[in-house]
Amino acid sequence: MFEKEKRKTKGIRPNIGTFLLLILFAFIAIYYFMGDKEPDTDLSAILQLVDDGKVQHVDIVNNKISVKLIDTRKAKQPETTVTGTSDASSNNDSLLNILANNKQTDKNKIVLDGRTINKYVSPNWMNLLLEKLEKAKDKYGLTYNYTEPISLGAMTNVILILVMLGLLAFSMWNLFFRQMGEGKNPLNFGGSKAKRVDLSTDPVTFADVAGADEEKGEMQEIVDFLKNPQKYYALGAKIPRGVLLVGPPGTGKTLLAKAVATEAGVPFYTISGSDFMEMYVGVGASRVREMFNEVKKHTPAIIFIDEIDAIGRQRGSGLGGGHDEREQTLNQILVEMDGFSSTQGIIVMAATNRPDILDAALTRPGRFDRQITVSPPDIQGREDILAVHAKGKKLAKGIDLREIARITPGFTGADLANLLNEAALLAARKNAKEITYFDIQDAIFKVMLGPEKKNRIMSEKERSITAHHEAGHAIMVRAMSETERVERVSIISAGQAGGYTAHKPFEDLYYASKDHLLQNIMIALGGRGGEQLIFKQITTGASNDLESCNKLARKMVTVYGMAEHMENLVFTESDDMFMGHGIGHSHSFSEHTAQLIDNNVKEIIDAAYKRVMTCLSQHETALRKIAERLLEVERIDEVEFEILYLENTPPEILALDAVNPGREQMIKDGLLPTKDNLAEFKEKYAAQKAETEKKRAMAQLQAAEVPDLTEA
Ligand SMILES: Nc1ncnc2c1ncn2[C@@H]1O[C@H](COP(=O)(O)OP(=O)(O)OP(=O)(O)O)[C@@H](O)[C@H]1O
Ligand SMILES: [Zn+2]
Repeated sequence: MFEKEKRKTKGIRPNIGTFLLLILFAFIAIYYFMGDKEPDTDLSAILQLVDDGKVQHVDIVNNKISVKLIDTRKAKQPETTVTGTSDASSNNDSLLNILANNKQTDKNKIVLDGRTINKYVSPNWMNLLLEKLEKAKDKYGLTYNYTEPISLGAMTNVILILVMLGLLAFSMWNLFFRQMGEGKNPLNFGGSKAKRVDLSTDPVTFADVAGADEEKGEMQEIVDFLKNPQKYYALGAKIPRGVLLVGPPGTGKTLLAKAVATEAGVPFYTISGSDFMEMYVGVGASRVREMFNEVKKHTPAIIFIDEIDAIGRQRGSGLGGGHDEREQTLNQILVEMDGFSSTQGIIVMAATNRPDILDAALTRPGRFDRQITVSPPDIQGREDILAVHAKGKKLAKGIDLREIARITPGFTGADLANLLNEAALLAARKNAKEITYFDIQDAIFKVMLGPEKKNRIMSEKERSITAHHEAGHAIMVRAMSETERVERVSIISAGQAGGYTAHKPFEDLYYASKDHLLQNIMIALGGRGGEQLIFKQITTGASNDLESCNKLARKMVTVYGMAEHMENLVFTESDDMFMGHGIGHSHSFSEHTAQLIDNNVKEIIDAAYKRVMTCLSQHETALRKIAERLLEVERIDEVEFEILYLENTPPEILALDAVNPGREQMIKDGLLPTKDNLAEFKEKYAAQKAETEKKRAMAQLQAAEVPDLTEA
């Protein structure tokens, strides 16, 4: 079907081409036929008469000439009019005939005297005629009137040329349009693309932006100004014209800007930086102009430019073409921002997640001089955001948003909104009446790793390797980490990975110690360690792990200054050539230093791997049991993992485990067992599990009775 469509669109092109060619031909042909090579005989005769001084007066109107001959006889003869036209065929009255007669009756010149001859003259000969008339005027006192022709021929030419130009423009347009990709309106070429968002129907208030208290505090001032500018002018206060919102995607930058507009009750215009970028040079700048012109009519107002980095990169840098357009656009924005005074009440807000690459001119005073960092929410923030998005969703009783917030560090507002929506979809698919904790848990992983693919085909051997690989990761988390917890271990392939071990810090960490980094390296190596210990061979399945821990080790050496013999030294390796700071210059140190760095990285990895192998052999029984259970049920949760771990690890080995305050807290809260209360805890857990299983089965049974519409 795709092929067909392709052919169909292709067919249009030759059609337009042929059409254009045809027009061109017609054009040439008309010109060709209209261009008489020689004056026709009638015209020659007239010209002769003029030369001979036999003409009294000539009127020329619209290429039609009317020649009045001198009446040399004084005799009063009735006037006859001889009409000759260029296409006059064998007309008896043709001037030629008369002239011929005239020649025959040479002695009797009376025949022509005093007559008026009418004739159309091709525009090609008009100049010659006028020249002759001018000469005769001086020579014989001939008079003539010349009215500029509105010639049909000329008009046709003009029309033809216009049509041609139009067609040419149209076909070029068509070509560009196709390059721009379908779906875009080619007629929307110029003009501002800024959209005015109607916030009255869908207001976003500060209450809708959860967990961003600091950001909201900073925005409050702008709301105040937009609401009550007089107060600020009176005090001579300078209000920022531009506010730069900096933060990763999905942290609510757009939401915040909208909320400011709603709270202040001013119009909100939004445009994305990439909307300015077209393949036509100059369009971006004109869009900027039009946008500001439009908004100036509705002040006070907010303009929100999303992804400003698309245009706001440092000028004169960047790869490839297209930055001329960008520079023009950026310049135009700067000009506009300089142009409106702060009294005009336009505030431009711009969002970016790459403030480092922005042109310094953007952040100069009077432009985007106010910068607000919007960071991913902390645990309290996440809980608040979840509460906002849980509104209108039927959550099962007892679902603790705090707990969900606790296990989703690093999630942005958009992730959390997505998570609750996914959970609702999962529940709906099961025809459940409410969203359960299981749905939410599944949704978390869905958001994190993309949809689970239970049906990926894996051989038994592969499954076993994966199980031991994941068990290896999990054991390393449990035995070595002071900060992380094993949240779930799974051999259900998700995203790219064959399985996954989810581990999360108990608390959000802003700084990591050297020990923590080493622990993370060991966790990453645990997968390969597990394979090595059990199968005495290693697979390619660990390549991601290896990459990440090598990167981390290198960072420890070059960025964090944590290498044994190179402590506190930093070696910058620019790995981002899109930063615009030159290509080809990759590091600023000698080959010898590079070697030293490599050696240090190797040392770190080697030492870590050795510790991993020692630790895993101490925990071999637990490793095997956990892998076994994984092969059975594919997925085990935190509590079950802990039970298996405790059951299968001798006390003297348990004593060697890292102290993990987060886990201690969970034990205190009764969420995790200890070696001492293991039996009792296990019983409780089993009963709990049976209960939820029963509920699940019931729900499924109910679902089975109702035809499943959601699947259809
Ligand atoms: N603090 C928050 N409170 C409530 N919802 C939020 C919050 N942050 C983000 N969201 C949700 O995430 C969605 C996306 O957020 P938004 O578009 O504002 O993010 P952004 O930072 O502008 O992202 P991008 O950089 O990708 O444009 C919002 O529509 C909202 O549903
Ligand atoms: Zn792994």
